Amino acid sequence: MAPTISAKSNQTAHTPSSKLNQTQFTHSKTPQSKHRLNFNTAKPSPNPNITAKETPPAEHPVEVIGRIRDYPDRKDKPVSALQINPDLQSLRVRTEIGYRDFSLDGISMSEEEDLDGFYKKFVESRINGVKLGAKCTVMMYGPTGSGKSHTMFGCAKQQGIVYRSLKDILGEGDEENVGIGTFVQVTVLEIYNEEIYDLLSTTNGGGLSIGWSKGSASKVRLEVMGKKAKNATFISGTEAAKISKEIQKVEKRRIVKSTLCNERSSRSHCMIILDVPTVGGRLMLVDMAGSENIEQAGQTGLEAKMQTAKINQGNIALKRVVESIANGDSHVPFRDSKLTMLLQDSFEDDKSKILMILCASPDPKEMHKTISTLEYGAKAKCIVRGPHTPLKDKYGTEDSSSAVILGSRIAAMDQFIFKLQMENKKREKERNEAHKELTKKEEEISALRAKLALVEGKGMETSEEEINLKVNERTQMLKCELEKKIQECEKMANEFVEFERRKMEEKILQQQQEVEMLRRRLEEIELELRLTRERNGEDNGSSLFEGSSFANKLLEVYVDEDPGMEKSMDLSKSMDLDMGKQEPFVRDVKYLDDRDHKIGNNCNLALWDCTNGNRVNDEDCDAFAQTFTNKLSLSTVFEEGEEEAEEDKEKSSDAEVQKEVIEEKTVYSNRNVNGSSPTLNFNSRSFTSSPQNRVPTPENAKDAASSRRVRIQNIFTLCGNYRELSQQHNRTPFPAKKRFDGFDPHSSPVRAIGEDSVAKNLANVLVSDKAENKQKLTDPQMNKIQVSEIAARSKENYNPFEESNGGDTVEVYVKWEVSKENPGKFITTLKVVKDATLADLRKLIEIHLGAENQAFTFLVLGDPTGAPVPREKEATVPTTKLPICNQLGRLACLRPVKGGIQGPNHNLPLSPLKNILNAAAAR
Ligand SMILES: Nc1ncnc2c1ncn2[C@@H]1O[C@H](COP(=O)(O)OP(=O)(O)OP(=O)(O)O)[C@@H](O)[C@H]1O
Repeated sequence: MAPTISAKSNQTAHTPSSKLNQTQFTHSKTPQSKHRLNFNTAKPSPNPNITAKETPPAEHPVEVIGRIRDYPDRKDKPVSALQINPDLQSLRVRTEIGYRDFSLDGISMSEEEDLDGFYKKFVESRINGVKLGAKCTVMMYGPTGSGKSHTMFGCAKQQGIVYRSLKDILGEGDEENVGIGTFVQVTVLEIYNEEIYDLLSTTNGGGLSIGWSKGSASKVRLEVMGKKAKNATFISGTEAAKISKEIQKVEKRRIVKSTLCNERSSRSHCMIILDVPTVGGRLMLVDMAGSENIEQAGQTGLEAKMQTAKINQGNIALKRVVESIANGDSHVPFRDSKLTMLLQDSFEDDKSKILMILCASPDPKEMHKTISTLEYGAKAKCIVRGPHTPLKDKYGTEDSSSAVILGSRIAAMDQFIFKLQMENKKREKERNEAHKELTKKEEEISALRAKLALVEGKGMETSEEEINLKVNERTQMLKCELEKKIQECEKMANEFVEFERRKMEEKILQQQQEVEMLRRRLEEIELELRLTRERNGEDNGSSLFEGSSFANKLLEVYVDEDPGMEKSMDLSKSMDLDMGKQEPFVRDVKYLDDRDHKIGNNCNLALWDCTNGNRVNDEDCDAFAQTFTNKLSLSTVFEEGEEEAEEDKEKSSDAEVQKEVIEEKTVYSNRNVNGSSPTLNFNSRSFTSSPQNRVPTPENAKDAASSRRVRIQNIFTLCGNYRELSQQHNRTPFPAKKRFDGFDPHSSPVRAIGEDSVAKNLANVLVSDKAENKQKLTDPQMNKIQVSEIAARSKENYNPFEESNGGDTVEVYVKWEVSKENPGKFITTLKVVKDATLADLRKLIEIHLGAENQAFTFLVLGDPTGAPVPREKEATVPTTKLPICNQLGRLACLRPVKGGIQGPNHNLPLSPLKNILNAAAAR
């Protein structure tokens, strides 16, 4: 429905030209006014209840407000040509020829009223209507530089209508004042050169580039579909600040250009469409380009003039629309421009109000533009909406316009709902995508964690495997090395054992040879004795050994001795006796053993094979006896009765001799022991060393037998000692070895006198010889000792007792101190001059110790404390200070120094008395 103009005199703007037609005011001002007059004719109301008098007055859809700008920056402000009348609704424009009043809906002087006051006074009520669903169009009209953009957008100090409206609709921005449920959609369009551009669109697709615009980018051009721009972008929201910020951005995108009238003249129309879909309200804010003509704008050139012409096309079209509506034309040229096309609803919609703000300058120089603007506004103000305007809402009548409005509202609501649904779907989709993404990330994290755990597990396993592998390798290597060393040790042990075995075998062989040699020698001696005896007769004992050098020597040894006196002889000397005369007599020497029997004169004897140590049975013995009927076979049979020896210590020395002395026995060719055999019977005790007892007689048979036995015992002792000394470390099956395991003066004091003296003498000689070979003594004292010792040894049948008693030398028995670990091993027997000191004796002992080189100290055993002799005092202590041992000898008891060869665990001596070698007994 086309709006109509209500011809009301009081609403007519008093323009200078209007004065002339004042009388015709109630009539049409335009040629087409007659038609509109019909509009003002009252129509019969469809509602019979409504009379003509009750017909509502015509409504002015366009409200015109004058805004007169200020020039605050100017120092010499021009005298204003404008004056507000006292009614505050008419403005008088003074000229040189008179004045002209223009009646408006309101006038605001910028000098007196700032933007805030202006907004609250003329705009705020309209905005409140929009919040309730009204439609309002606020358009700025006026020449360039008159303050249109300033009023619409404001400045740095003050906000314009756009931003204040947003605040009023949506709230101030704080949560309490945010419009509850208020939701706006904002579209910003620019109409330039009769083209519509979407200032909110940031895409370049489909847009045209305005190359000459300052800082402008390509903009999206829109087509008009109906009364709206097609596919226009809009921003929506509930926060005024955000939307205002976006609008500020696009505001700068407007095309501006400097003109004579304005340094930053807007060359386009800007239209901000703010919809409130929830209530169907709409606010259209239109900042129009300057309405000046081309000449006034100072544009030169065809292009500039064409541009200015096109800019004005919108203004001109809008002016025509207003005039057409005001004139009541049947055709309103809305489609003459894009601007009027978009503003068509604002004029045609009954619910739409138009607030036209006429911006003007008070400068008299701008007077003609000001008057032109006021005339334009006066015409717009004359537009009235006739009584035919649908009043359905007011009167409940059906009207197509109301249906259209409702339809548009429903469409808007549907669009809004659809938009909400789309946004909801979009957010739902985003939420689902976010959820999927979250799930995916969680799965990735789980996979990564599992992978990490697996890697860690593998790492641990790998490390354990590596460790086990290394341990195994190391173990194998150590095992190989150990096996290698074991093999080497076994090889060395085998070699050592083999070497020792060979050495032992050699020694055994040597020993056997020596034993055999001795046996042969003894057999020769016995044979010689027997032959001599047979040759010289039984009654001449002195001539018994004549013809035999060995026998003679024996006689020399034992002659002039008391019966029972044991003698020793140098084995080396005895070995030298008749060695060249020896001849084999008995190849296989049988040893008799009475181990199976107690010692006795009539004990049964057993034969032992010396080659293998096995006992020969009785038959073999008989055979042996038969084979060697007339031959003598000697055997030394030993038996240690230690328990008996302990008991015998309390008995006489003779009884001890019976218990411990080496038993010599004769072997008869047969088992007849009654003396009828022609063979020598040692058990007959008929052999004596005494000349008077040499011939066994019944009277002295006992003494002679004893003496004889002792002599033979000494002979065997010589042999045994020699054998023992030569086989000291050899294993032998002979029981005799056991008898001479070391020197033990405590075990047999009596026998030790004879045995030990010989053995020591022999050992002394051997050791001294050995020492002589090892080291030549240069010390005079040592030479003296050596000379005396050698001289003593040079004597045949050396008798240490005689030497000790009457010679210049002293025989010293050297032994280790008795302790728990050390039984008191005998070392040697040395002979030194009587004036020799312990220092001299030490040198001999150290030479004797040889490789052992065991450090020692002398013990003065006579001292109850058994204190050792300090080393530095040894040179002052004579050897004669040593305790007497074995009647005439001296005992040198040595205490090993700790850590020596006697062992680190060497303890103190048990008792000084235990270290005295037969001292008490000898004394
Ligand atoms: N009321 C006012 N008070 C102070 N300064 C103002 C006022 N109105 C306008 N101005 C200033 O005048 C200059 C021109 O104003 P503005 O750009 O708003 O004019 P316009 O009508 O929009 O011009 P155009 O049509 O060329 O865009 C601006 O610098 C603006 O700040």
